[in-house]
Order: sequence, then C-alpha cells, then structure tokens
Amino acid sequence: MKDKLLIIGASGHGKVVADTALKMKTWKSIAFLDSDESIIPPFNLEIIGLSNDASRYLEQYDVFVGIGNNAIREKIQDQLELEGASIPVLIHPSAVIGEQVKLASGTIVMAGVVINCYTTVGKGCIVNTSATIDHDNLIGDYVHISPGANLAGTVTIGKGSWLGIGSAVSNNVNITQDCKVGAGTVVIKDLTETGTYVGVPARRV
Ligand SMILES: CC(=O)SCCNC(=O)CCNC(=O)[C@H](O)C(C)(C)COP(=O)(O)OP(=O)(O)OC[C@H]1O[C@@H](n2cnc3c(N)ncnc32)[C@H](O)[C@@H]1OP(=O)(O)O
Repeated sequence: MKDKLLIIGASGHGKVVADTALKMKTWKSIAFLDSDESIIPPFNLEIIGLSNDASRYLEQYDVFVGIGNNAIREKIQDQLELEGASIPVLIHPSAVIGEQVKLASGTIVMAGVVINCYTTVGKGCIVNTSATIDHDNLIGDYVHISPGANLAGTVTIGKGSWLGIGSAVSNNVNITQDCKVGAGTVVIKDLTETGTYVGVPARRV
C-alpha cells in the first residue's frame, strides 16, 4: 500500500473511481493517466501521463484501472499484476459489506451498494451504484454489475460478464462467462451459453 493513488482513465468511470477514492481519505494524493488530451480531469486532479505509462509510477503509487469496459480493464490489470503493481480495493464509505465477504484487488464497490455475507467478488470487478449482491454469491473476475442491479442469494456470475442497469437475478441462478445482460432484464434460469440476454424473463438475442 502506497500513499499516492494513480487511476488509469479519467473519463466517466474514472471520475467515479476518483470520487470514491477521495471519499475513502486513504491516499495523500490522487492523479490520473489518460492518453486523451481533450479530457479535463475532475476535482482539480492532474493527468500526469499517458494511459500506458503506468510502469514508471509503480514504485510510488497504488494503481487502479478506471475503465468501464470489462475486457480492456482485464488486459490492463493483468499487465499491472505482471509488473508487480500494488492494486487496491475501493469501497465507498456508504457501502454496506457483510461478514465473511471477500473482495479481490482492483474491484470497486460504489455508493449505496449492499453485499451480504459469505459472498466472494473476484478481481477487477465493478459493483456499481446501489447494486445489491445477496449472501453466498460467487462473482468472477472482471464482472460489471451496473447501477441498481439486484442479485439474490447463491448466484454465480462468470468471468467478464456484464449485468445491465436495473437487472435482477433470482436465487441459485448461474450466469456463464462473458454474458451481457440487458438493462431491466430478469434472469430466472441459468444462462449456460455466452451471449446477450434481454427481457423478462431473459431471452437470448
Ligand atoms: C454508470 C453506467 O452508466 S453503467 C452502464 C449501464 N448501462 C447499461 O446497463 C446498458 C445495458 N445495455 C443494454 O441493455 C443493451 O441494449 C444490450 C447490451 C443488452 C444490447 O445491446 P446491442 O447488442 O447493441 O443490441 P441491440 O440494441 O441491437 O438490441 C437487440 C434487440 O434486443 C432488444 N433489446 C436491447 N436491449 C434490451 C433491453 N435492455 N430490454 C429489452 N430488450 C432489449 C432491442 O430492442 C433489439 O430488439 P429487436 O431485434 O427486436 O429490434
């Protein structure tokens, strides 16, 4: 753990990552890397280098990937791990985390989230604003659970899957890897094939 934090990506998701990190009051300073010169960084923070410059800062900074796309986040975090980066977990102070919950590095838990007991969340995940994950869930690496999604008890989500805003997953349901579950979709049965699913109940499109 270092006393400075570097966030890769200063656009929409990176902004919320920075906001969460500021609220944690854990780092003396926070800065961004971003290759897009047109971006004005939020909260008067600085962009100190290009997106692929992280290697130069690993001695001094904790590093967090603030990019919403699951596949891109995975690629960058995997490389950072190979280089020995210190990658924290970010938890907004308003989140409620149950007993025996495990959260792996590079995961962010945003404002208003509730994660109930005995759930495990893999690395590089986004648990977005006001999502709820109930007891005994197993969330794979690089999953994004969008704002307001609700997962009942004993749900499994495979690596790289994306649950859209306001979606719901019934208890004891398993969703395989790299699925996209649309906004407002209700999943009541296992999704065993990778694909895009929408509607109530969920159907593949
Ligand atoms: C902080 C943040 O912003 S986090 C980000 C939150 N964002 C989201 O949650 C967005 C979720 N994304 C969606 O719901 C998208 O519509 C997706 C990923 C499911 C599908 O996107 P695409 O692959 O581009 O599919 P496309 O738009 O072509 O739709 C395919 C069909 O599914 C239907 N469809 C798409 N999304 C939905 C949905 N959420 N519910 C019901 N039907 C849907 C479309 O109407 C279309 O039907 P048609 O073939 O009869 O015309």
